[in-house]
Amino acid sequence: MSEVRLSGVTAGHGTETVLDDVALTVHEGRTTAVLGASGSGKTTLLRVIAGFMRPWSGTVAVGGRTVTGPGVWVPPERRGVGYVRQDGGLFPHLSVAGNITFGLPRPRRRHRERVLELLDVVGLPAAVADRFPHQLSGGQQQRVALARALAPRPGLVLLDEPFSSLDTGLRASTREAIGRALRATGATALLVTHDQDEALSFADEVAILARGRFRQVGSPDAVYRDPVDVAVAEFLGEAVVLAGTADGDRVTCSLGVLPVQGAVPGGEVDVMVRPEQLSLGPAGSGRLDALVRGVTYFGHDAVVELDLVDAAAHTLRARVLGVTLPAPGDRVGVSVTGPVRAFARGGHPVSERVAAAAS
Ligand SMILES: Nc1ncnc2c1ncn2[C@@H]1O[C@H](COP(=O)(O)OP(=O)(O)OP(=O)(O)O)[C@@H](O)[C@H]1O
Repeated sequence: MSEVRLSGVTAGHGTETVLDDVALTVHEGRTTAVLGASGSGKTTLLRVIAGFMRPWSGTVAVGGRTVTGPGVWVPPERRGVGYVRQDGGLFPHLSVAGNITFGLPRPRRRHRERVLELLDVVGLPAAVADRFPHQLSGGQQQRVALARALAPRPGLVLLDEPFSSLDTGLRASTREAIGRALRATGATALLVTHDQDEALSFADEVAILARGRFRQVGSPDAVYRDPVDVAVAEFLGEAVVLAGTADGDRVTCSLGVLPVQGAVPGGEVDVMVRPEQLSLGPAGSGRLDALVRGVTYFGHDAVVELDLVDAAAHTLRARVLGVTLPAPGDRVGVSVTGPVRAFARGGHPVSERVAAAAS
């Protein structure tokens, strides 16, 4: 089980810089999800760690050993790193057993027990060992791809959007099976994805990659609840952003005077509220009233679009349980649960500005 540590990694293609002085540590046995938009450099990052690509500068250490650095280059096959590609990348002409043992030294390729053990780890029955990839579902293929990556007992597993080609149901079950398998083997894992739900639900830590840099690294809860700026907040999920004025530990915005998380100096701020922080009740029961513009139903929950009454043209989105829902045109009371987050207008979060000013 290997810690992976990147420092000062700059890499790109041609003249395009894709990773700009990047640092990241994934601790032994932990899982980090790198979340970034398409083209943000997620695959480039994995290729640098795996040794499929040389960075322009910086160091990569796996399990405390520098594998890329000034004057150091360890080839991919000697890094102890497993790689699961987006499409699984199984060899179509080999059976499942043949695929799983492909990367093992020749004498160990016949070890049926290891194949069965790995199939069990990834939650597949022994009966699939002699099937060919085309006889498996997409989710089963991804599990075999993970079994193949785990076969040489790597200390680190890199997963490049392994669930993106699967449909919703299969995606969730495959994600759970793969998460269980990784925990069972204790491997350190780095998953890249552009799917917020996947990153937040799968990993111990989430690292947000944008414009060549990690904008924030932290636990799923920390990055979702306490994003460093509005851009990160909006990237991680829906956010209602309102203009406001901060004073002490409160902000005043169209939702009224609200408690804010962190120390806040006076001044103009952007106030961020997650849609699930807004709850609805009968008119007059909440902080203020709103008219329902529309309802988008998702089964387990629903998004209700609201126009605030008596506030300068504000449309809000509330995420509420899908059990009893208002109808378009209804007048409802809106309440806000928990503290909101405030960011200096167009810049860093207000609490950081205070910390910087105090230091
Ligand atoms: N072999 C290559 N040659 C030239 N440019 C490349 C090459 N591979 C990637 N790029 C460019 O590098 C940038 C980062 O690509 P990368 O594949 O790392 O992003 P990504 O975040 O994995 O994207 P996606 O989510 O779409 O897979 C993109 O602008 C891409 O066009």
